[in-house]
Amino acid sequence: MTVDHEQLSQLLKVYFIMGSPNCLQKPEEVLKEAIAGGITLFQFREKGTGALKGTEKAELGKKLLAICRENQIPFIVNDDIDLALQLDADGVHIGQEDEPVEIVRKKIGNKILGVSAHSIEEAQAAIESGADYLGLGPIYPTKTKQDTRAVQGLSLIKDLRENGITIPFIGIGGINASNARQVVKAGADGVSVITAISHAASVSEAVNELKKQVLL
Ligand SMILES: Cc1ncc(COP(=O)(O)OP(=O)(O)O)c(N)n1
Ligand SMILES: Cc1nc(C(=O)O)sc1CCOP(=O)(O)O
Ligand SMILES: [Mg+2]
Repeated sequence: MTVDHEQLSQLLKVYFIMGSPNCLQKPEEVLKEAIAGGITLFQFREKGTGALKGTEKAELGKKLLAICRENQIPFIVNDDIDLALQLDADGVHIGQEDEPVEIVRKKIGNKILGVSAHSIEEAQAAIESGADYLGLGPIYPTKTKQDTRAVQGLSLIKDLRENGITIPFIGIGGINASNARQVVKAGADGVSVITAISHAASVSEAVNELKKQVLL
């Protein structure tokens, strides 16, 4: 899947990330409701306490991919490059502790490649090595991921734009409908969200509310 900056910027508006440990109901149902609410991109992140492994993980990925395909929502796999290739996903997301960006780029060809960055230096290195978009976080405190870097607030987002970085990027970590607008106003193309969507009483309404906030 080849996408230019403008298409990617649109795909990143409401980027839902989820795996079975994040769900209060069946992941397939959560994803369907999130799509009905208007998510623009989905990442399968099967990680954390109770996460599925091996064949069970691949089977769930296959089901979630099928739902995304039926609804024309691009499907990104977190960390697991082999699974992304096996499923023929639309892209992968990797962090600073995962495989090096150049190697992943060679493995996945022109699939979408997202890379986490926590400083201007990491952002520039990721771009030079072939990233299509960046994930910046944690913007706010989060309980979903234990091993995050320090909370960034909006400063990194502003710094990147002020330093001429034009690649699309999202903010991640503790983002919900009450703070999403300021993330986009600071310069992010969109927001990546786990809990504020997956734990919502109404998943589709939560997405809808986020979407209103990010479409300035
Ligand atoms: C869109 C997006 N941004 C950041 C991350 C975090 O990636 P990483 O730092 O590799 O941490 P894990 O998610 O692998 O625990 C992400 N997954 N997606
Ligand atoms: C997966 C992830 N990565 C982060 C980072 O800072 O890179 S924060 C995070 C968890 C985001 O979950 P929630 O929306 O529930 O706060
Ligand atoms: Mg990772």
